[in-house]
Formats: sequence, C-alpha cells, structure tokens
Amino acid sequence: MQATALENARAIERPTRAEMLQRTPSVHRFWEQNRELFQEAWAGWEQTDAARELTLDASLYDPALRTAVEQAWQDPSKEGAVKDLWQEVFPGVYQTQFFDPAQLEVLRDYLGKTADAQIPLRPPYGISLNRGGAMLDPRSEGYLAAPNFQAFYQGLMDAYMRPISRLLFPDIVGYDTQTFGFSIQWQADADTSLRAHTDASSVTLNINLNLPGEEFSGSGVRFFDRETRKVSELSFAPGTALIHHGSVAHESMPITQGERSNIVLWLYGDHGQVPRHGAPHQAIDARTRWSVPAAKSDGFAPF
Ligand SMILES: O=C(O)CCC(=O)C(=O)O
Ligand SMILES: [Fe+2]
Repeated sequence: MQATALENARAIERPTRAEMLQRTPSVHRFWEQNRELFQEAWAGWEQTDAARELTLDASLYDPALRTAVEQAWQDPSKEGAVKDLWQEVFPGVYQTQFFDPAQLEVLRDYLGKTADAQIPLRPPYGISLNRGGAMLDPRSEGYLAAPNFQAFYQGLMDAYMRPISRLLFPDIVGYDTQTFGFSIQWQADADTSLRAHTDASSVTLNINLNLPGEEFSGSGVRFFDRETRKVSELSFAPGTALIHHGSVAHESMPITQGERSNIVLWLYGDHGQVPRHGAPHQAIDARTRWSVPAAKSDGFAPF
C-alpha cells in the first residue's frame, strides 16, 4: 500500500535543533522542499479522529466583541460599539476580552493536538527561540497548515484584527495588507522571558490563551512610553488581548511558575513597510475600514 502524506511527513528526517538555531541553508531547503508534503499531511491529519472532534469557529470570540464586530460588518456606521470595548491601559496600548474563556479549551486542545501530530512544525525564532510555539501564517516556513486552523486564522486577521487596528490606529491604514503570526509559550525552567524590543509590525495583537484556573506567576509584559518615559507592567487574564503599534517597546518579564500561552499576530504593509511615527496619514471612511484589501500575500516574513 502507498504511504500517505501524513505517514511520510511523520517519518521524515528533521534538522537538528543546532541547525535550526543556526538557520543553516539546509534548514531553509528542508522547509521549502517539503512545503507541499506538509500541507497535504496537515489536511490528512484533520481527517483523523483526534482533529475531527474539534472545530474552530466564531464561538471562540467573546460574545460582546463578536456581536459588535458582526454588526460593524453589516453596518460600518456602528463601528463605535467595537471601539468602546477596548480600554486604553497604557499610552497607545488597548485591552479587551477577545476570546470567551469558556470556549478557549477548544483552541488550546486543538493547538496541543497539532503539537502532538508529529508533523514537523517550525517554532518561532525571532529574538529568541520559543520551543512551545509554532508559526501560523502561510508565508512562514513550517507553518501550521491545517485547513481548519487556517480558515479560523484568516477570519481572525481579516474580520477582526485589521478593521479593529484601523479603528484604533488610523495611521496604519495602507500598512496593513500583510499578515503574520506565531504562538508562544512561556514556562518556568524553559523559555521564560524576552528582552525589551519593538516589533517589526505596524500593529501587534497579542491574545492570551490560558484557561480559567490555569495560573502562572510573573510573566507580565512591561511597556515603555517613549514620550513620557512611563513604564507599566501589564498582565494577561484568560482570553484577554493587548493591541499596540509594533513601535511601542515592550519586554516579557520572567515567568516563575506555571505556563502562559499566547498568540501574537502582526499586520504590516507590502515588503514589511510600517508607518513612520508621527507622519501625516489619510483619513478613510467606516465602509473602507470594514473591508478586506485586494492585495495578496507578498511572501515576506520578518523571521
Ligand atoms: O510575552 C508576550 O506576550 C509578548 C511577546 C512578544 O513581545 C513577542 O513575541 O514579540
Ligand atoms: Fe514583541
């Protein structure tokens, strides 16, 4: 009998951790040459019993956010109700209840099962390697290509993140055609923190996936305001999100107990372009804000 893509992907010899960290050309070749095999394998994996019982859909969103966003798509003049759900918790940093904590288990189970699927997945190695995470966008080598996940991710970026970003940060309009994302996991005694940095995004949406009762200590994110020099440490509760310009400096403080799981989503313009701080920008109307740009993925990935 002929082996399936899933079987072949599971059996394939993988680059070593050292090779991955050194980003050797052979590692790029490994992901590039097996791109279609892994895509087929993920499609096959979704037909297995483990994956079939979990469906990612709009029931994951917090009901208040979902209602406001769906109304804004129907009638963009009602977009103010979406904005009202976000609270400015630091200069230029907004917070909301993004996912419904009662539904989060579905997404966590799903991501846990993808990690156990034995199909090679590339962890994020931006500033540092995050072993518990995965690349989420199709532009990334070794991304999580499961079709159900991809449909959910594209919906999150197009129906939620982009219009919300345009509403809160009008200067990012036009620098928002391209999507990028990864998951991260902080764990005491493993990957614990991330030094102060800015993101190469126009805007970053960082959503916490911890389940209710899944406690951790430490692991706040410190934000730095370049104008006032103010510094605040913000903490995540299950399903809450922070959104900010990529240019706002931030730092992940050490986790001392437990685990924190987040997904980090970026928008930027073609070829990685981001707005210049304080540059003049054009105003657009609500109907344009609530639309999906025609631009296709340019394939550029910052890391
Ligand atoms: O710890 C966090 O949630 C933030 C992570 C972060 O800033 C990044 O991955 O760029
Ligand atoms: Fe960051």
